[in-house]
Amino acid sequence: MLFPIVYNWVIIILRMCFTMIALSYLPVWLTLDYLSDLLYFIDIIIKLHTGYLDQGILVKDLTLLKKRYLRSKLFLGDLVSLLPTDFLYFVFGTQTPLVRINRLLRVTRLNEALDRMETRTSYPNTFRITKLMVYIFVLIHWNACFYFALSSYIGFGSDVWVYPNITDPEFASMLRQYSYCFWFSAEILTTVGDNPLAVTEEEYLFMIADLLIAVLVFASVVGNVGNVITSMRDRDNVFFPNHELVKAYLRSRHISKELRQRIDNWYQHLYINKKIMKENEILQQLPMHMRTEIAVSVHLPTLSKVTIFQNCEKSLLEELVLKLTPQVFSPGEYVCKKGDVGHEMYIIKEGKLAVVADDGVTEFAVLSEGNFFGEISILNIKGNKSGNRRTANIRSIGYSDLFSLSKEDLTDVLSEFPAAKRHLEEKGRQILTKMGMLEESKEAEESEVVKVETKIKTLEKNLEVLQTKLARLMVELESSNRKLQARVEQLEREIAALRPRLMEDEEGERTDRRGEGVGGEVEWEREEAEGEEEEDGSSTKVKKQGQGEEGNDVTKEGDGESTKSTKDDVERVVEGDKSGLKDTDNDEKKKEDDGEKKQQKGDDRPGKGDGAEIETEKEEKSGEREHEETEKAEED
Ligand SMILES: Nc1ncnc2c1ncn2[C@@H]1O[C@@H]2COP(=O)(O)O[C@H]2[C@H]1O
Repeated sequence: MLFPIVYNWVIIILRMCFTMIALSYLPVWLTLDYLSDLLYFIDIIIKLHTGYLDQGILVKDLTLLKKRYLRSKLFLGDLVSLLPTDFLYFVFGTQTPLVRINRLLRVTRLNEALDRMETRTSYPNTFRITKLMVYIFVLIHWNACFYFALSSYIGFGSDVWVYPNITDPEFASMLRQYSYCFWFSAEILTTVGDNPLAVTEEEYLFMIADLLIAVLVFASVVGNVGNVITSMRDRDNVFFPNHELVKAYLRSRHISKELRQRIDNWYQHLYINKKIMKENEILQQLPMHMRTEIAVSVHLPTLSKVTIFQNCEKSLLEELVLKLTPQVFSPGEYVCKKGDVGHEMYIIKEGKLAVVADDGVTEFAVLSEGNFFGEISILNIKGNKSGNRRTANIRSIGYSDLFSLSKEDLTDVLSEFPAAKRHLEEKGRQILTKMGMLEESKEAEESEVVKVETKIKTLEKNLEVLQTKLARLMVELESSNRKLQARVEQLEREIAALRPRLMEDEEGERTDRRGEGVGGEVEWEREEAEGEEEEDGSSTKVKKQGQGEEGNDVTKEGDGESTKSTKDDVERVVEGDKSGLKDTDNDEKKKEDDGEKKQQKGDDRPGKGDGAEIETEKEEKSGEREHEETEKAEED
């Protein structure tokens, strides 16, 4: 397509301005015109039969191809550019090539053809420079044509600026006409030489326009040609993998032609279809919110087709899109092979992939846009016999655009999406069950282990609560111990103080009785003996009472002994909780343990029973204290 387009862009304007050239070579031009028209037509036929990629697969069905092409804007341009406007020659004459101006509309196809060539060539820089030179040539050529036309309009040789008089034999030849105009045009547009001075207004206008063009377009393009090439290469290197580098490497390593061809095709596919691989790297240069916004607008339509992410919150999807890495696979290429260690899962953006047997031909399933795969080996599904290994071969049928999501990123995301995790695991389990690769007993065993682990965790939590309560109780017990000891000591002192007074009273009574006679003496002696007995008894009684009181205290309020026993009890309670299995010989202990167990079972709040016991003790203690005070008051 290059030839007819360039031909029309160069020759139509030439024939329009250089009438002599147009008329002198009319048969040549007409032949070339219709040859170019034929090529235009052939191009339409070729375009009509050119397949296109639908989900990465080449569509070759003629009716589909026709439908697609005839409905496209491209067809409209192609059609208009091939309208038989030549019939207007009958109206205006063959010296008016302007009627063929519509042929210039094919320029879009020129760009496409040049892009294709650029991906094919081994010397892209040379190609780019040549392309630039061609553009510059066309620009100067058009300018030269306009200059000649303007000179003709003003009058050849009418001043120093216009083309000299063509009747002058020196400037009469067609070659001289064209080369002079081209030189003049190049001189102005490159601003290299001394620009010829304009004389008329039209000439000035022409010069101004040319200088503007030169300053704005040409001068900047030529001045920065190196930068343009470098930036083009830089851009491509950022957008696409560095093809030239890879090519040079493949050449130096003498890689097989077949493999090189595959790599070239893959690269061409990326380049032509603008499949940008390093999106994340490019977006890295933008602020986070913009990056997220762009990634969302580009990838969200794909993600929303994936069932597991359909009901997810937007914020989490936004997080996810930044973690996706685009990947492109060529027809027949394996995405993963059975037995490989899985490091990532894939989401299909476009294209079709097959789950194939080891022979690479037998297809078990076909996955398409919106499906995902590769999750089984990275999910740690319980009972999965293949562990972290791929369970199947996945082969790309046509070109496939995938998003890969690494194991780490997936784990991160799934920790936020329990529902999605369940869904993924469920799908994986179904596939594994179908393949007979799910060990159910192991799965059950593992779930049992999980249950026990959960129980242990709950017990540990309860134990922690109990320990805190115990610590609090111990503090309370110690303080009440101290108080009780002080109280017992006080009571002993009071009893010791009371004893001499009692003795004195008894002595007095005895003296009174002796004074009443012998019989009385005998009586007295008996009474004395009784008294002594009584005294002993009373002292014993006092002692017993003291002991009794002490005993009561011991039992009810608790001295050192009782504290010890209470401590022991509490310790036993905790001990029982801790081990939960220790046997107790003592019946009482058993009862206590039973009581405790009941409390633990009956009461959700651990340690509540202990608290209740202490509460009862406290109540008893206060009751005791009241009782003692009443007794003391009576004695006084
Ligand atoms: N029968 C199947 N149908 C659909 N997908 C499958 C089938 N068998 C395996 N896969 C997918 O292929 C993937 C291969 O790698 P994984 O084992 O990680 O995860 C696997 C599944 O996601």
